[in-house]
This record gives sequence, C-alpha cells and structure tokens, in this order.
Amino acid sequence: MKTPIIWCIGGSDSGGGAGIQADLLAVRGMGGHACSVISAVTAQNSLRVAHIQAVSLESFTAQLNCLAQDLFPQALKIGMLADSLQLHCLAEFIAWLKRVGKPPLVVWDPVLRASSGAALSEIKPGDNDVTALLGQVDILTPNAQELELLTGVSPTSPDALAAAAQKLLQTGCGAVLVKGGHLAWQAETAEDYYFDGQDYRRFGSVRIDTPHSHGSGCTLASAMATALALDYPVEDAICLAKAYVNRGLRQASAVGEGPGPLSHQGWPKDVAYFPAVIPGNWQPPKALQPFAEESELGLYPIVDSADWVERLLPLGVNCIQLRIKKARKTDLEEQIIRAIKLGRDHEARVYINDHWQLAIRHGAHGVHLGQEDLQTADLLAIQQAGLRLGISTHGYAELQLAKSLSPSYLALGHLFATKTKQMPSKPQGLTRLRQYLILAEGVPTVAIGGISVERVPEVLASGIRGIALVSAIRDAANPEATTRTLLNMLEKRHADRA
Ligand SMILES: Cc1ncc(COP(=O)(O)OP(=O)(O)O)c(N)n1
Ligand SMILES: Cc1nc(C(=O)O)sc1CCOP(=O)(O)O
Ligand SMILES: [Mg+2]
Repeated sequence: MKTPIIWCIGGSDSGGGAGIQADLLAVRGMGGHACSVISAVTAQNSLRVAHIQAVSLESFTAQLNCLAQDLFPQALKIGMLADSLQLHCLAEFIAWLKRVGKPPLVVWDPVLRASSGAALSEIKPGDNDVTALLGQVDILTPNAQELELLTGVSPTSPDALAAAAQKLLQTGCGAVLVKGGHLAWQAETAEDYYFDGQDYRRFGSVRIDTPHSHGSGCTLASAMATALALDYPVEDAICLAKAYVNRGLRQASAVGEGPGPLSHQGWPKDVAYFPAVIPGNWQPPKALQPFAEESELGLYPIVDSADWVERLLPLGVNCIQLRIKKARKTDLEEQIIRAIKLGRDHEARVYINDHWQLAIRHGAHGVHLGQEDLQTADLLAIQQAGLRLGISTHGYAELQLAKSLSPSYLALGHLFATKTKQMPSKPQGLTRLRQYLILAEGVPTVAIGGISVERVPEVLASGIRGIALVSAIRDAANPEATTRTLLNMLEKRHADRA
C-alpha cells in the first residue's frame, strides 16, 4: 500500500509536545506521511502558554489550497482552530475536497483548552460554523470538558455521555469518541466511549499514572486518522491509537520543568497496551469461566453435511466444523447427531457452527460462534456444559473482545478474498495476520478465508497453527487427494517445528 497522506490542521506548539508537532510524530510513527496546515502559532513551554497568534485567513487557505494541488489527503486530522473564520473556511474546504476527489476521512479533536487550562480558541460552541464543521467530520474526539462545551450536557454519567453524543450525531458528525480520562466515575481504568448512532462500545485501559501526558489528545486523534487512512475500520483504528498512546504514556518523561510530552515509539505491537473492548449494551455473564482448553487445530475443514464429515474423518482429519446454513429442523438435528457420533467413532473433534443448543444437547466437542452470535448465545450454558468455544474475529477490536471471553480458540479472518461467504469486512492479508497473532497470546488460532492449497505454505509461515478451509476441499477435483495433501503439509510443518 502506498504511504497514505494525512493533513494535520492545527496549532503549532513551540514546546514540541502537542499540537502540530505531536501530530507529525504520531502520523510518522504510524506509517503515514504528514502534511501540516498551521492555524495558529502558540508560544508555549512545559509550564505555560505565553502567546497565541492566529494565522491570517489568507495563509490558512493558501496552505490548504497548495496541498490540495499536489498532496491530496486520505485523512485529515483537525486540532485547534483559532476562530470562526477558520472553522467556516475549513468546513467549506472539506466539502469541496469531498466533491473533487476520494473523500478523505476526517478526525476532529476539538481542542478548546490546553492541558494547562489556558483557553486556546475563541470558538463559541453551538455557533453555525461549529455545526457546519461537525457535519463534515467522521469522528470527533472530545474529552469530557470539550463535550460539555460543545453540547451543554454535563457528563455526569454514561447516559449523559450518550445524550450528548446524540446531539453531536444530529449535526451530521459520523461518530463520537468521548475520552474518559477525566470522568469523575472512572478510577482504575480509563475508558473511552464510542457512539455512532448504532454501535456503542467502550475501550478501556489501565490508567497510566503520569504527569507527562502533554499531547496525548492530539496524538490519539492523529494516530487514529493514520490508521483510518491505512484502511483500518474505525474500531480497529481506535484500538491502535489507544495502544500507541498507552505506550507513549508509559515511556514518557519530563523534558522541561513542567509536565513532559508523551513519547512516540512507532507502530504499536505489544499486547499490554491494547485496550479492552467492551460492548456498551451487552455484558458477558459475570460467572463466566474460561472455556475448555483446545490444542492446536491443524487442518480444520468446514463442511455443510454429515456426509462430508463421513468422507473426511477416515482420511485422518481430526478437527472439523459442521456449518449448516439451510436445513429443515429435523434434518438439522439428525445431521448434527450423526456428525457428533462420527467424531466419537474417529476420535476427532467436531465443532458445530451457530446451533449451540443442539451442540450442547448432543454433546459436541465444541461450538463456533461469530461476533454477532455472542450477544444472543447462552455462553454460560456452553461453558458449563464443558464444550469448547471458537470465536470469529476480523481485526483488533473483535480480537480484543473475543479474548476477554477466554475462548478455546480464535479464528482470524478473512485472510484473502472469498466467494464462500459475503463478508462485511475487508480481507486482512498476511501482514495483519502476523500482528493479530501477537495479540492472540497463547490462545490457539486458526486462519480462514480464501485459503487455497497453493497459499497454505505462506499462511503457515506466519506462525499460525490452524487452517480452516471450505472451498479448497469442497470444490477440489479430488477432495480426498486434496485433503491428504493438506494433511501432509500441516504434518510436515509440525515435524519441522519439533
Ligand atoms: C473457523 C471459523 N472461522 C470463522 C467462521 C465464521 O463464523 P461466523 O462468523 O459465525 O459466520 P458463519 O460461519 O456462521 O457464516 C467459521 N464458521 N469458522
Ligand atoms: C465461513 C467463513 N467465515 C469467514 C470469516 O472470516 O469469518 S471466511 C469464511 C469462508 C471461508 O471459505 P473459503 O475457505 O471457501 O474461502
Ligand atoms: Mg455463525
């Protein structure tokens, strides 16, 4: 992928910790190319803001126009804007950018005050120019104080946050991530609240107690804008940006006499810094214990009938999934009973997709569920019946949510384009697969989606131990021969590792 271009529109911080200076470091750290549009020059050090001078509208628009002629952006990160004229001009300019090229993703961190408390902007919340800019924004990242200034709603509870976010969404703003760092009801954890009108989630991290957090808001929004420009979905961009900031906070130190800036350490990989992802409207059962352990999955064919189970298990397949999408109720149950019995006869592990009640009733080895099934299935019943649980994931946020349930295995998909299922997500590819494997942390994993026999070696080279396939076996000219080839490939890998 070509290095994405991100425009950072905001104020210069002469102290080097926040504003445009932080934005440039964060965008570079996340693998983007950063351009800058300076809205104001501030004279600051680590102790105080001494002077603020807005740039002229002529200079502001000249920067925008010049960049549009050559360095067209994939994303914009907006920070401090000095006055209503700049807001007005920027709202119109973004509308124009969206008309003349591929619409860039727009993240606005509405900086109204410096962390020292000094007012940075003359913007009056609620004025038409604020509303016009909000209408062009994909994600707004206010802290509690900025949320109150923008909406007049006092952030006294999660419900109040939702009400305030709703007001902002009504302006046409796509989504709101409220940074919870200073919310009164949070103590041990720092949770951010994400609202987009349909989805409500919390992203929680252990609070990192440091005075050296200057620039963390700018950095979060810039890292997020870069991840969006790299084509990560918003929930994954939030995970990455939070991991970037958490690591920066952990390694921050003083530079001057006052609070220091957070540190910039590049692409986040360490699992310790990634947030917990908590669905806002759903809580897993409190009594839920880890699911029964699973060993390496190896070759994991996914089939749609007991006949296929009967065909593959005698070849030496010892882990298989029955995935029946259309069947009459009686037939479905019969197929499940037969598949489970075949599993017992061949000492193979049979997972049942979706139909967890039938899987429990007939004593399957395990159940495979998708993310959307997690809220409706009785997870406690599955776990207490001793069944294993495999969960589908398609990126950082789903992975973090799935991990919090301590499943027996994690499926990482879809790796390549697939014709078997219409996917709402994009193919992840091998680079992302390697990143997710670091996060999976000891939980068995299986890759799925578009994996052909030819691609198995490169998939195995990522370090993954399980490979799930549908069409590579189902549509093979000789499914038995293909299954034997695949078993040999996995067996050889196993022997090479030993
Ligand atoms: C190993 C494995 N990974 C992913 C899936 C997909 O499961 P889900 O998201 O529940 O979608 P459907 O299979 O129900 O369409 C899977 N079945 N197995
Ligand atoms: C059923 C399914 N789930 C996926 C996921 O990513 O969750 S991909 C997929 C289809 C896998 O089929 P094939 O091997 O033919 O590409
Ligand atoms: Mg399913």
